[in-house]
Amino acid sequence: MDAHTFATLFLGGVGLAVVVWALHKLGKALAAIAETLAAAAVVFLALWWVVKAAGWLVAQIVLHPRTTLTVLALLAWWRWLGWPSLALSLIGVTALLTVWRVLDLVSFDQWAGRFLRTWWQRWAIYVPKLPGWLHACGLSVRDEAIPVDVTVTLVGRKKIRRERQQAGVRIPKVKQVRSGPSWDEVKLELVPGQKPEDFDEAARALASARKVARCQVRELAPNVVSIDFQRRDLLASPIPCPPLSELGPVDLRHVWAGRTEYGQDWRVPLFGSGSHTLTAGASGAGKNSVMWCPLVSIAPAIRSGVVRVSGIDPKGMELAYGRGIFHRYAVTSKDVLALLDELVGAMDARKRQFAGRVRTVPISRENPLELVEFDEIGALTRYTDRKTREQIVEKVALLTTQGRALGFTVRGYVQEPTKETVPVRELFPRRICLRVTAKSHVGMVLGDQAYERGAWANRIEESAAGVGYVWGEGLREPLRVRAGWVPDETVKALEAFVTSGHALPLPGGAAA
Ligand SMILES: Nc1ncnc2c1ncn2[C@@H]1O[C@H](COP(=O)(O)OP(=O)(O)OP(=O)(O)O)[C@@H](O)[C@H]1O
Repeated sequence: MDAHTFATLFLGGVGLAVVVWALHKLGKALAAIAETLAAAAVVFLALWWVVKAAGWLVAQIVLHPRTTLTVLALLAWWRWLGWPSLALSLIGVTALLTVWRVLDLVSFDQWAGRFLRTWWQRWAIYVPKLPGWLHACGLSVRDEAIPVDVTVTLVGRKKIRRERQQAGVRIPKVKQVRSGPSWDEVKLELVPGQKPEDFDEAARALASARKVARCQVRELAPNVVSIDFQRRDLLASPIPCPPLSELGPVDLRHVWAGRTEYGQDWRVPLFGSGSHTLTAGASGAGKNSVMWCPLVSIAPAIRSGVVRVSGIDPKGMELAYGRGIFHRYAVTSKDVLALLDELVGAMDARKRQFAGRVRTVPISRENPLELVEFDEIGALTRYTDRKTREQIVEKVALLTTQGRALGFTVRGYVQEPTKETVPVRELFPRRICLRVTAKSHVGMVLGDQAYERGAWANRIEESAAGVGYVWGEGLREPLRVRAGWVPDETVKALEAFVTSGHALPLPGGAAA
């Protein structure tokens, strides 16, 4: 090896050593940087998760304070005091609540039961399941982003390819759940693109999804609805009419007529605003209990002469059973016409007496409330000769349009609520729809949209006589009610009571 070759090799070796050393140093520096970055990333990620978890916890505490704080308290108890004491305490509380429930269901439900039920229904049913039901019932809003490619092949056949991209689905949020003894109320916030009417239309499907007989939708705000599910039917058994001996003072504007589906008293006005009432229901639907029950409730006022009842009974059977209760009574169309003529004459006389002196006639023994109970009104307004029919319709129209302030009230009952049967239908401001045979009858009685809003009167079972719906006159949603059941003996007792002779002193609220 000559000197030149040696020098080249030597310099090459030194250069290589320098490169290797430099690379080694660079590698070490890069490894140190990567290590620092990785450590920083881990710390940052951990911090991020901690902040996120803390944020979630704060949000839960703010949104669901009771549930979150209870769970946290239970976890803390478990952690600091151990699980045996926690388990024993829980068993003790459960036993106490059970005893309380058995001893006094009403106070238990008022102070504890409804909160526990609301909590359970919310977390076990509505929060996990309602979004799925809403979606299945078409109550979600999709961001449709499904492009369709159409290619024509050589043989002329179209090939359609759909590429399903992330189609976003927005579902209304559960804002609040309230659980009463028979109904659950679930408040929802609508998503843009929805309207409360969409929920009305889906009410039946939602009832099926929740496996309940009834579901009703109430509009609380333009973008908030309450979907109410009926868990228990409080009207499943007959509601007894209170015995005559237990009747209190009579208020003719709020007369007890039965119960509502919320377990409250159902009261109807027999005098004043909204007193003219038309009740529709198929044969056996319970129209007679709608008639008899308020009469039982105002028995003291009938007996003292503050209320005078006139009975129109084309069948000659139902009202005849309590004939003594009625001051006037008619069966044939001729007698009916005479009865109505007399009433219109009395109304005109009262008008002359009070015109310009008062706006509403004060009800008293001298000027009693004239209450007309018109059974099977269709029998006389449709199935008689034209002349008599027109005269009857005219008299009823006079009484319903002018009678309110003068103390004349008409209550009509009909099986078939068509316009031909009851030409004066619109003159009755208050309508009650008992079981009817066709869905279309519901709208005819209660008005458009009544069925969609939950008045499913065509689906009332035959066994539920006296059950029906009322709507309008201060009611935002159709209300299901059951008239108090008046057995034959009570009708006879009422007759004996009002015809017993001596007039009672005027009850406190009788005179309006
Ligand atoms: N409020 C009620 N609670 C429980 N059962 C009732 C009630 N009302 C009526 N019923 C039962 O339903 C039966 C039929 O009732 P009701 O005679 O009042 O029917 P309706 O509608 O007047 O029929 P129709 O038009 O044929 O006279 C009654 O004999 C009674 O057994």
